[in-house]
Parts: sequence; C-alpha cells; structure tokens
Amino acid sequence: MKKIKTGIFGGTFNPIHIGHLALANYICEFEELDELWFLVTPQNPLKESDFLDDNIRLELVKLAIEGYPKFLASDFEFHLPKPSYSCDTIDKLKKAYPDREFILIIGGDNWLIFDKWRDYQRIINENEIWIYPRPGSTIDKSTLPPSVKLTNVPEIDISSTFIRDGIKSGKDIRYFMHPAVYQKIKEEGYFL
Ligand SMILES: Nc1ncnc2c1ncn2[C@@H]1O[C@H](COP(=O)(O)OP(=O)(O)OP(=O)(O)O)[C@@H](O)[C@H]1O
Ligand SMILES: O=C(O)c1ccc[n+]([C@@H]2O[C@H](COP(=O)([O-])O)[C@@H](O)[C@H]2O)c1
Repeated sequence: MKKIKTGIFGGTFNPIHIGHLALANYICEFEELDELWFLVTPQNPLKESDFLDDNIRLELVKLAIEGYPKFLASDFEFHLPKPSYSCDTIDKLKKAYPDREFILIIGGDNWLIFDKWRDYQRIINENEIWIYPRPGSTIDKSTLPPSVKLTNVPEIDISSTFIRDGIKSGKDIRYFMHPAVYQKIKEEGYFL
C-alpha cells in the first residue's frame, strides 16, 4: 500500500509566524505532500532555552493552522528526552507510524549548520530531506547529497525574533501573524 507522504516541519515556533505558515502551505500545494506536521520542539539542542512554555507554543500553532486539512500540530517530541535530537525523533516517528513516509523539512539556515546536528550523516543516509531557502542562507544546489532537495519556496524575511522584539517594543505587527495568534499573544501579554 502507498504510504502517506508526511512532511515533518520541526521548530521552536516561539511564536509561529506567517513565514512558517506560507512556506508550509507552499510545500503542501506545490511539492506534493499529503500532510505536513508542525512538530513543536521543546528544546533545540543548539538554542538557549528561553521560550514560552511548550504547551503555549503548541496552542499558538494549533490556532494558526485551524481549518487547513493538510496541516497538523504535533506534541510528539514532548514525550521524548530533552534536548530534542531529530535523529531520535525520526526513528521514533517511523516506528509509531509505519503507514507513513516521513520527509524532513528544514530551513536553509539549519542546513548550513547541519553537520552540528547529532548523527547528521545517518539522517541524510536514511531519509529524504527537503530544504527551502531562507534570506541570508544561500544554498549551493550542486553540493547537495542525492537525498536532499532544494525547494522553490518563496523567501519571506520574517523571524520569531523579529516578532518577539516587535511585541516587546509595543509595535502593532498583527499582519506578521495569523490573526488568532496575534489576538492570543496580546490577550495573554506574551513576550512583553
Ligand atoms: N521566514 C522564514 N522563511 C523560511 N524559513 C523559516 C522562516 N522562519 C523560520 N523558518 C524556518 O522554520 C524552522 C523553524 O523556525 P523557528 O521556530 O526557529 O523560527 P525562527 O523564526 O527562525 O525563530 P528565531 O528567530 O526565534 O530563531 C527553522 O528551520 C527555520 O529555518
Ligand atoms: O538533532 C539535532 O542535533 C538538532 C540540532 C538543531 C536543531 N534541530 C531541530 O531542528 C528543528 C528546527 O529548530 P529551530 O529551533 O530552528 O526551529 C527543530 O526540530 C530542532 O529540534 C535538531
């Protein structure tokens, strides 16, 4: 039986913004995926931990993706040891969902430091990886291994850092987020 082609888009999502949503939407519609899962990462092994609570970040992702049938918000990594090593996550996902084929979706910024990821060579050998360009992170297509594909996602120069800084300094940056995410952030006073 044909496996369900499922993109794994792992991220800290502190918070999710329209850059994440637009690229995920593009990949689903133009790169042939059945589903894309936003896997909220409790602790990126290479990032300082000063994030909103895991469940709040997950809740914001759920608000942002509501109604689009190809997206799912996942807490799969909440139940794994921290920090969250993607090699372990993918192994466990494959065991838990044998009816699915998983494709790792990562940003150009992460691809450029991929050799810092645990077991990165094994991830490359055992999985398909799709990367997408990110402003400031130029990818040379000719250097990519056969399992790694560069997608044509349009570049949108927004980051969660920009969102956090904007909110903190009192800017009304509502159009950089899904309206429900912005409303929740304002109601709860996140990032102030
Ligand atoms: N505007 C964007 N365009 C393309 N990729 C993005 C964009 N923003 C984030 N990503 C990618 O999405 C993944 C998850 O992003 P992450 O949660 O780290 O957001 P971020 O905006 O990079 O956050 P921060 O500014 O806090 O580092 C990463 O692989 C990152 O490269
Ligand atoms: O496995 C690793 O060594 C590793 C190192 C850095 C980042 N990652 C993963 O990369 C994804 C993107 O992280 P982030 O913080 O850039 O959104 C997220 O799922 C992280 O757990 C994984």
